[in-house]
Amino acid sequence: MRTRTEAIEPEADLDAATIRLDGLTKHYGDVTANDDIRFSVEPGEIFGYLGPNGAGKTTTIRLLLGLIRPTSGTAEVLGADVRDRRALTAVKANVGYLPDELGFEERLTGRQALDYFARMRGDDRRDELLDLFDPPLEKRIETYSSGNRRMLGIVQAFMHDPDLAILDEPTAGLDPLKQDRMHAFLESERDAGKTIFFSSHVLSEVQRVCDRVGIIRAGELVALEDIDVLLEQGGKDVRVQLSEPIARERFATAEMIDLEIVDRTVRFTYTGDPAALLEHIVQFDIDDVDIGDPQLDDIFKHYYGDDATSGAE
Ligand SMILES: Nc1ncnc2c1ncn2[C@@H]1O[C@H](COP(=O)(O)OP(=O)(O)OP(=O)(O)O)[C@@H](O)[C@H]1O
Repeated sequence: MRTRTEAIEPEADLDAATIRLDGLTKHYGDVTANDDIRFSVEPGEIFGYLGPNGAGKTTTIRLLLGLIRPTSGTAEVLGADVRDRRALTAVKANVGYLPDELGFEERLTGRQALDYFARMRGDDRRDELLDLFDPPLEKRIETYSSGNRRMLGIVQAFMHDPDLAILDEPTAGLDPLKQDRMHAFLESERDAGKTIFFSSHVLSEVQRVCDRVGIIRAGELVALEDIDVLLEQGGKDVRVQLSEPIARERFATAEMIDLEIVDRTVRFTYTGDPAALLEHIVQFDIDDVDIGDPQLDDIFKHYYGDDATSGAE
């Protein structure tokens, strides 16, 4: 059911960001859940919003959907100011939303719930989605497992074929096969020109599917980068196998982080000039060298320090 959306699109600025956060701030009493957050999500990208539990991800998403009001600052979604209820309601016909807690009417069957959403927004892609994600449609939602709830939520979020999907921890509760299926689905949506904003505390999925990532900690945006750049800035993971054991003082340089020496094996993250690293290494009697990209969770630790464990799954 695209009629309402089509009525809006001619007025939309095609160059505009799909989502723009402009000093978005939300206080809950003494807690600053979102603190002056600013960034944009561009059309046709998968943007990962990453942070450990309680960092403020759900708060941002609820602000974007107009479910709560900002304390100060604002955001735009598909050109509508989130403080403008009428404008936001109009564009939401073209937004898919997967909440962290799915507020389905528990006594309905899955099919009845989808019928309800179909009457409001359309369901052109229902069958295609049910081939990928297959909750037991004839059962009451109150009997669903968390994975089945999430699958019903995914079908609901995408079946009206929105241009923008805002997803709160979309793979939580899904088994590994369905998680892979969801990642592939998100990539195919992006390739078809759709925009995806999703929150996660699972680093590996953000690394796998996102084009850009925003990292939030205690309500503040602490990083905003292309995934590739973030991985590059994280230095290189280096493992050197020496022909005999070596003293740490002889091998270490200032550019080596988290240096570990176990017997003849030396491991570290290298943040300096690669030529200098090679020059340094060849001074020693080497059996093997392995230089690779760091994992996002190592980079994440740089932002979170000891808190990283709560987000590093
Ligand atoms: N309605 C509320 N009233 C009071 N405090 C709240 C409320 N909602 C969230 N908070 C607080 O705001 C902070 C951010 O919470 P939020 O749910 O946005 O984090 P999150 O990153 O989504 O975490 P999770 O991954 O656990 O869902 C937390 O300290 C939380 O306790």
